[in-house]
Amino acid sequence: MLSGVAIAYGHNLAVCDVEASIPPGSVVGLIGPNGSGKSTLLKAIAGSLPLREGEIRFGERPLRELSGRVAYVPQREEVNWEFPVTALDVVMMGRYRRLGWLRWPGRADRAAAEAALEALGLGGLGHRHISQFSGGQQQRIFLARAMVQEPELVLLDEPFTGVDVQNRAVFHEQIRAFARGGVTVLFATHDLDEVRATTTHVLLLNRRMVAFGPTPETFTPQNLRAAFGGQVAVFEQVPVFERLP
Ligand SMILES: Nc1ncnc2c1ncn2[C@@H]1O[C@H](COP(=O)(O)OP(=O)(O)OP(=O)(O)O)[C@@H](O)[C@H]1O
Repeated sequence: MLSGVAIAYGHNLAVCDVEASIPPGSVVGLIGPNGSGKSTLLKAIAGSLPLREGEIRFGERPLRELSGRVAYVPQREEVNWEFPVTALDVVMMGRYRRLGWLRWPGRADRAAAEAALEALGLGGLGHRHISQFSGGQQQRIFLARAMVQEPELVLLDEPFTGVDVQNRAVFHEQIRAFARGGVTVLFATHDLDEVRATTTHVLLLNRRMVAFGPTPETFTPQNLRAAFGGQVAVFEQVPVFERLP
């Protein structure tokens, strides 16, 4: 799926040598230190950054043929929460992407958006402005946007950051639901416990790909050390972030 992928900002190569064949329905944890290129790789897969080298395919199809079916949930900091839209408006954006911007969504689309909010515990709150929700609820609104897009591929950039136990459970359940439905999920995270609990595969990154493969074989102390250098300590096979300066 990802072959020889490299991505640059101007002359600065941010990510290179990414080679990963990701089976449909996998849940892939994207792991690496700050600035290792996780967000950059997700944005390139989402189609918002060009590749410097390589190719991304989804099965037999080039990724561009899939564009309406790739759902992307950005990092919280990348969203302007003061933008004048309601929760329902945000969720409907997923529907526009699915339909293509030139088709006006109908009653069924609105019902799907309301159902997604309801399923994530936000039923009846669609009319509220997005700034009126807590951080965890805002994350759920974006998850609802991804759901209504009926995606084949879901990209989540640090979905668990600053999210409480209840919201985490909602995300876990939805990630599992995507995977059960054959939808592939990639998420960037700093939380190694989440990786152990949630993923089928891991992709370790430190500007170049360090390793990719099924979690049991690949989420190893050796690979974590290779990705994080001195920032991760491994105690009795359990990796722990140290965040050394
Ligand atoms: N818009 C941009 N223009 C130029 N360089 C950028 C841009 N965005 C990111 N970079 C650089 O690309 C590299 C990878 O950044 P990226 O945000 O992808 O890392 P990350 O692994 O997601 O980091 P974090 O864990 O801190 O979110 C960094 O060196 C960063 O400074």
